[in-house]
Amino acid sequence: MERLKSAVPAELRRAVGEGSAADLQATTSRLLAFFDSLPLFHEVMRELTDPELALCRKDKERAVELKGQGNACFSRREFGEALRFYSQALRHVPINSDGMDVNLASAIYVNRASTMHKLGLFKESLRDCDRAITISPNYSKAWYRKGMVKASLKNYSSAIHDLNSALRMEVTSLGKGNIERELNSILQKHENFDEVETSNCDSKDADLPLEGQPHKVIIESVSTPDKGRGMASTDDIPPASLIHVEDPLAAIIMKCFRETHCHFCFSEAPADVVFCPSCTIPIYCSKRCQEQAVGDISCNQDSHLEYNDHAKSLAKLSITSTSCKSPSSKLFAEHRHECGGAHWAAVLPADIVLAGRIMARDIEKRMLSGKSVAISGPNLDLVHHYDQQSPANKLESQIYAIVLLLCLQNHYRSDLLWTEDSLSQLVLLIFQIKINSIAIVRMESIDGGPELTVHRGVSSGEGANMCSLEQVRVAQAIYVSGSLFNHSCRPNVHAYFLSRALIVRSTEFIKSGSPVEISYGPQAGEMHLPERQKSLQENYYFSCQCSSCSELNLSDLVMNSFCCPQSNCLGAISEAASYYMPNENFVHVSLGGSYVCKLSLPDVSKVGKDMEKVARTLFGNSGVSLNIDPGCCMNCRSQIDVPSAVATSQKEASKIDRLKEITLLHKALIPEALQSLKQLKKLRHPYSKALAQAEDTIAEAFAKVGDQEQAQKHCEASIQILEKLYQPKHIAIAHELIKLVSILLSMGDRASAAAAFARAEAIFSLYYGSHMEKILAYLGALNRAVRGESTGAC
Ligand SMILES: C[S@@+](CC[C@H](N)C(=O)[O-])C[C@H]1O[C@@H](n2cnc3c(N)ncnc32)[C@H](O)[C@@H]1O
Repeated sequence: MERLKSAVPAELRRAVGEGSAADLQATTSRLLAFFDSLPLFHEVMRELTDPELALCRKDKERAVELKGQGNACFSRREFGEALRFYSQALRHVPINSDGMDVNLASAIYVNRASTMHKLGLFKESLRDCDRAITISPNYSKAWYRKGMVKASLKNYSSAIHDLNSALRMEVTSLGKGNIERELNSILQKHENFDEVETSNCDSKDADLPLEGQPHKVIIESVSTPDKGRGMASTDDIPPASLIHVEDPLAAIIMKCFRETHCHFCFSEAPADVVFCPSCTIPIYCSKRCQEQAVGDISCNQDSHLEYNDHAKSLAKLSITSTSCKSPSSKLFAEHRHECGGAHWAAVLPADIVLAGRIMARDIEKRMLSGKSVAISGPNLDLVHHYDQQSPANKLESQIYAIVLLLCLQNHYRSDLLWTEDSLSQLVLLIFQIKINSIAIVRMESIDGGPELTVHRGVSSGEGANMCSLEQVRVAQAIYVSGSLFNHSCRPNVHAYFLSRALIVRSTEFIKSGSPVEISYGPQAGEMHLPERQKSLQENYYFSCQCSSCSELNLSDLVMNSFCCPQSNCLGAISEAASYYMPNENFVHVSLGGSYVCKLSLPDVSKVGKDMEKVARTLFGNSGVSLNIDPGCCMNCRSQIDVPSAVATSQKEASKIDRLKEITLLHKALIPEALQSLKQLKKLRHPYSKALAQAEDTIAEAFAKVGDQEQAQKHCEASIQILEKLYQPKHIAIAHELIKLVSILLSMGDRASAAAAFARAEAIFSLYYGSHMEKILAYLGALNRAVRGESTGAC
């Protein structure tokens, strides 16, 4: 794409960069005419759409080679490697009407099933046996392996049934002899042991109902004075109420998770991952996800038009090809138009492919309804902020729109007409996606903490990891109604995801008629005001008008601040921001000389007890005007040397950060880090984020080296600071409490662990309601551990 960008002449580049949304039709037409005359452009399009050049085609020879490598690893008992090779073989094996390939596919499934059997992955192994049987119902080895896995699960009667099926289908006498021997041994075990029922191993492939739909509509779209449209409550909403559930219009996996997560439901891929039947790119966790993403595969197998066949006249942008590649089912399969030969979808950026999915959905809807009018692009009526984009962004998006439109034409060979307006609509769609798409996140353990802690039990000498979770952005999606939620840095609802569905739940009481606002990322207590404003401006092109950015927020004053050198003074000292109060009602804030915003004063009686003390130092003393510069105490006006305080605090914090990589061998680093913490406490305000992070890092290091008492002390110190920066029931505090639970469990202090767990659980249930254990899968095991029950293998 860089090659295309640099080929655009300066004058055209300027016209595109300086043009507004109203000029789009003119600038995209000029760009299109220029590319039509550019051989490089035709070369790029051919690379993206010519099946002969596609890197993602199925390849039987490669599948056979990978199967051979898998077999070699299996015979050397390198089962992990064998599993990897068999999966790669399945990725490349073509599944079509050629009987050989069907046999090859089922043989690889059985080999992978045997490998997973060896690795103790019984459910996964059974699923692969079933897949082999679906393809080749009379495949003796598949029935044999299924029976053997069931025997390992002590489900003997079912194992006997499967082995008898294998025996009937086996044609060689050697094979028959083998099966008979196993059958006899299982018959004996069946007589001597109790039967264990095998649970439904295909549950991954079964329907997952979404429970807890909201009973009645309690929010509506309204017009707001300063944020455009937004959502507001139509009724009083109690805390933890489910207020919105929505499936995406389109969704796409982030590139870095393509190999580890299902491309349809975005959950972590199991060992028995399945692949797209037509290309080698996507992976799916189950047949069900595969079928929903790819649809009826028979329509993917057709050959594609040569790029030259319909690229003759780009400037006209209309095609009159004879055969229309119409979708076969009413259900839109979002990957179907992307595979079967060309590899453009694997190469273009995720948000451009997402735009392609939305366009394809619209095209297929029109095809199914038999309309043969010009495609105008889906009118999503979402904000796009095109005019605020940089010239480079405008040019890039116009080039991508042209490329994407031609890739879609290449697939559909539709006799529907495209007009020039389609292109400008597509450019706007690309920016609507940038502003309105929501990142689908998953909570993932970064250290295997929960299992480690639970299974290690109370042995403190050994050391244990704290349960640390992080939010991972696995996919990007467009939700049509979800796009109407505005942002607040102190949101009153929480958005999360079950599979692909967006769920929104209230986290506090919301009075009828109040705005209902989610967080787009930056939150008060986590980032201070200028950072939040910068992030929202850069990513969403707006200056935040939420209540936390319109009113002086106490956590903003203290989170990055230094402490007053006078003992007993709780006044904060800002590093860079100046606060200027011209009258009693407003504070103006500037940062490094540039103006940030005007804030109203908070209601001091409504802030937390500790924060109230800080607030009183600022607003409680009558006659004190709040004209404060960096380095000056907001209470008593004592001064500090800011550059030296910043340098020292950074130096000490980086010494503490070294503990993040700590192992038992580096135990000696801890005393030095404690010295640094001491220094940091002399410099930083007691409620600063830097101190909370330092305490947390030290707690984690103590937990790792097995000193759980010290770990507990520092973890509690970190929580105490966070409780001042966030609201007391903020989810960040629940995550910290879970770390504390794991430390207390390692110390064998189940009573305190249970108390901390109950506090965390109360917060999590506010955020996730009945979905809590589904989202935070480890909570169940941790709960059993604090109650002293056996955790069992999950
Ligand atoms: C996902 S849309 C939300 C719906 C949008 N207000 C509309 O009218 O369609 C995001 C856009 O809404 C506006 N917006 C959302 N939250 C805002 C806030 N806190 N302050 C100012 N504008 C906001 C901005 O224009 C932002 O780019």
